[in-house]
Amino acid sequence: MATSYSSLFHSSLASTSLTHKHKHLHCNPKLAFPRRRYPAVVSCSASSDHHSSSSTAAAAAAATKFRRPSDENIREEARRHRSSANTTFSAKYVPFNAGPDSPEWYSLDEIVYRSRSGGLLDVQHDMEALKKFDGAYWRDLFDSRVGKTTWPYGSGVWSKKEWVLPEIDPDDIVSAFEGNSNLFWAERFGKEFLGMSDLWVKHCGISHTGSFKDLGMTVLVSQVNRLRKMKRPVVGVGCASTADSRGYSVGCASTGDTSAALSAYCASAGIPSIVFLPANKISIAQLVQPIANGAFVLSIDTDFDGCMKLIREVTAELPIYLANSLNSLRLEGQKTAAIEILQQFDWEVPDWVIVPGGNLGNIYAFYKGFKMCEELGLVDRIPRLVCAQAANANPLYLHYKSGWKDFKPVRANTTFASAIQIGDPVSIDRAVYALQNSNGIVEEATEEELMDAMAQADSTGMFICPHTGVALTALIKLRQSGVIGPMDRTVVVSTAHGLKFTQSKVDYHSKAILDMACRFANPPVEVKADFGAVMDTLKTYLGNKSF
Ligand SMILES: Cc1ncc(COP(=O)(O)O)c(C=O)c1O
Ligand SMILES: N[C@@H](CCOP(=O)(O)O)C(=O)O
Repeated sequence: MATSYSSLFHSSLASTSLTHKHKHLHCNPKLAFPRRRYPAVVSCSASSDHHSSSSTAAAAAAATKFRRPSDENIREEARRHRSSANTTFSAKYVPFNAGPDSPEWYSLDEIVYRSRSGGLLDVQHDMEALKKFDGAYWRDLFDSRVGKTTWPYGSGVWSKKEWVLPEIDPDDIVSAFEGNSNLFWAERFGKEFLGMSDLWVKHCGISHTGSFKDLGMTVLVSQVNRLRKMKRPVVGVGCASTADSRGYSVGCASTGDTSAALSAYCASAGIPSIVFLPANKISIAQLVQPIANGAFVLSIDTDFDGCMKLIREVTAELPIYLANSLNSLRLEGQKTAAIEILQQFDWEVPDWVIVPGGNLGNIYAFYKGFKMCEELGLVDRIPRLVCAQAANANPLYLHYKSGWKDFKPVRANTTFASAIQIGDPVSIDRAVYALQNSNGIVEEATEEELMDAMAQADSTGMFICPHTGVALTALIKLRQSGVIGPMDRTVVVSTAHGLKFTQSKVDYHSKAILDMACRFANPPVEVKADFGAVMDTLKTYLGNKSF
């Protein structure tokens, strides 16, 4: 189960003081830059762009080598190349799923997490402005930015800046060049366990803080950085207090990954962060991340849903900016993982994308990323989405099985997939929308199923987290029932790095889990430091093995 850190760590946690000391611009893009050529913002994307006038290959090579003066950093270089074309596009908050006639909207520079009716918000882009450029233009633009260090496009998120936060000044962006995560061809796993040849794992967890949360957090913390520079006071929904812009911090409730990302990005920008963690319900690796990054860490004797309730109450009273995915800014970054998948397939659309779900922001983020690509002509359809939940924390699954009748939160039980131990997901409406509009499916995984799937995947060269085990279980079930075919191109989204969850692997491989057969356990063999003993052991092993 999720590591009980009380014995290992809680004593030091207790004894140590962890207190760390709209406008919407519309301009004619033809005036800004000619069609089919990169806009000025793009000209920052590749060093060769700056030197296209070089007449010889040698000059071009030299120019590439010295693309900026030695006393200039990449931010300054970006500033030198910047133009007003940055403001061609715009975005605003609108009530989630509001019709086109809804008059309610907010500037992204306002601090607002909920609509007037108390519903969720969404970031709505000026699609008409984006549509002035065709799909081929956007595909080429995004492709041109991959693998560069040009600020801020070296990031997989900010390489899609026009679709994310179009109006933010690159100077305000806080980025670890996140995204561009590898899409792993799961050749052996697909072939041996599922008879599939086109199975892929999108490793969003191979990232700065080890989870997909980095994709959203770079956007949220960048916007906070901008607001602080603008000296915008934080006035939360229902918040009585205002504060000097320099005086507020950013906070979240977390099952361990949001807190890690928040604290890292805040630390990088020098912004104070506060994290509410459910005591003894996250892994040690996750716990130590915000501690190391200097966040103010509250270990609270409740579960994630309890922490979420508390942070919502607290952010309504204190000048603390809410960093959970209730804040729709986060999803703008997370949606770029969907765009990346299409990009990695050369803009061919996979048949299925399977995403583990907890607070349920990410499944909507994927939907939104795919949908924008369809609407803007980069692709002609979207994949079918599957949301996978742990059976011990399965409110969405129950809702789906009831035919989307009344949604009822559940009390989430302990699960090895501790980051999705959530019973009352804030983004339930977003998830239902995403699934209904993508011909989607919800599946669940028991503890034994998810741990076996994780062990099987690891045995084929991956090192995944239990949440990815949940997603793989959904795939196994849908293959077995024939819903997913052997030739279907399928992407399983891996949401966190396996190294954050080593205790669950240790428990599994030492067969130390009550009522679990641990069928794929591979425990180490203890051998005396003696040549004969080692030889005997190896001969037995080699004799039993069919390679
Ligand atoms: C590792 C991991 N996987 C999956 C999820 C689920 O994402 P979401 O809450 O957006 O559904 C989370 C967080 O909730 C997570 O930390
Ligand atoms: N798994 C999450 C839970 C909170 O989700 P969020 O996307 O709403 O921040 C975590 O790591 O905390």
